[in-house]
Amino acid sequence: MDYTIVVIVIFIVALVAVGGALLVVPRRQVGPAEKKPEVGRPEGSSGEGATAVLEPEEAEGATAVAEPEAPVVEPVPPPAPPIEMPPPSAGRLVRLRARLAQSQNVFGRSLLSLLASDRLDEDTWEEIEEILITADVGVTSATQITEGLRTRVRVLGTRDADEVRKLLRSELLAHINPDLDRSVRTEPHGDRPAVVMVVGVNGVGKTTTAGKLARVIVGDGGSVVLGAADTFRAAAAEQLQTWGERVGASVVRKEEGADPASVAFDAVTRGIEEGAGTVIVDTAGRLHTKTGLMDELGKVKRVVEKKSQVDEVLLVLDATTGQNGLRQARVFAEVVNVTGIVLTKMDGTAKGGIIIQVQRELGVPVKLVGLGEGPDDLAPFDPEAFVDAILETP
Ligand SMILES: Nc1nc2c(ncn2[C@@H]2O[C@H](COP(=O)(O)OP(=O)(O)OP(=O)(O)O)[C@@H](O)[C@H]2O)c(=O)[nH]1
Repeated sequence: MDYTIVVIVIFIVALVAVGGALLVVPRRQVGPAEKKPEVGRPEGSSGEGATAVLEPEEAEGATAVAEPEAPVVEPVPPPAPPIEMPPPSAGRLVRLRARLAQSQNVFGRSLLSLLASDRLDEDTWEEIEEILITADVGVTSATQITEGLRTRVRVLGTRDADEVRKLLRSELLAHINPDLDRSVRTEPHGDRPAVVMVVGVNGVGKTTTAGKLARVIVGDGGSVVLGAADTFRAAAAEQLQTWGERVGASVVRKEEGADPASVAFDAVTRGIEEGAGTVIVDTAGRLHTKTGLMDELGKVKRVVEKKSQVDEVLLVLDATTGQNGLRQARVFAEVVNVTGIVLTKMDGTAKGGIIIQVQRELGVPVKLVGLGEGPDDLAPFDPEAFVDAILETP
């Protein structure tokens, strides 16, 4: 009897054990497979699509419970573009002389051919004056140059082509004034960088000039930080960033509409931290009101001066805009102490005489000229090379 009870108990226990095992094993196999699709699901995939794609994996997952998860592959950032080493600034105008001669030569040639004419009568002198005015020399300077030539031709008593060329050369040169200090002050003061503010109306080539100037300085062995204080147009900061990256210069920028003065301040701070020699600050040049412009540029200057000193305020002018450009230049000169002028797009106009007029009107030297859209088409202005290009015989 006892023996029978023991056998029955053993049988029941065995039955329960076999049944339990059959129920538990399939459940364990499903567990990890349920989790796996979660890891592998591509972000943003729709629920339906994901299920359809991942179903076969689920089945696979069920048999490969112990398989290690695939390692997460970090995206490899694209390699940084190589840093360029621009050519030094010395002799750039000579290198770009052909371009200058091409755009300005018409003006020089017309003057030379008139001066070589058989009869130098009143009409011829008037024509000479007209040509000078058309080349944007300005009425006062045009009259003075004509009178100067007239007197010297009379005194000399000859009109040999070479002599006449020399006379014209010295007359033009005297009006461009080769003795003006045209150096751009970019040397640091101890541990403080030099600060160059670039001002001017939008579209004249201001941002391009800031970028090209950074290349000039780097090409001459210096180091630069660029401040994108033209926060009015987001593309200007983008543009400056590209210029900076090409020569390995840091670019300080903020969101569109940010306070330009705070960008300038941060740029100078960065310049000090990095031990940079020069900080170039590109500013916005909206001319809606003179007071607005004065407030904005004045504030940028004041804020910069908390950290360092402003060494240059370069006014950028588009040489092709003639009298209109000159009017804008006067407004800038009234609101900020301009220390130098950059004439851009000299490759696109025969009116190179603007150099004489703008210097005369503003009493500030032209320090740099833009002669093309290429990155190294900005040159220190050299009066002699300029006049020689005008008078070059093709
Ligand atoms: N041909 C020629 N084009 C130039 C020269 N300098 C600048 N440019 C072009 O002029 C255009 C305007 O230049 P930007 O530098 O964007 O002008 P900006 O004054 O900064 O204008 P904002 O960024 O709107 O303030 C660009 O297409 C430049 O490539 C130059 O010396 N010659």
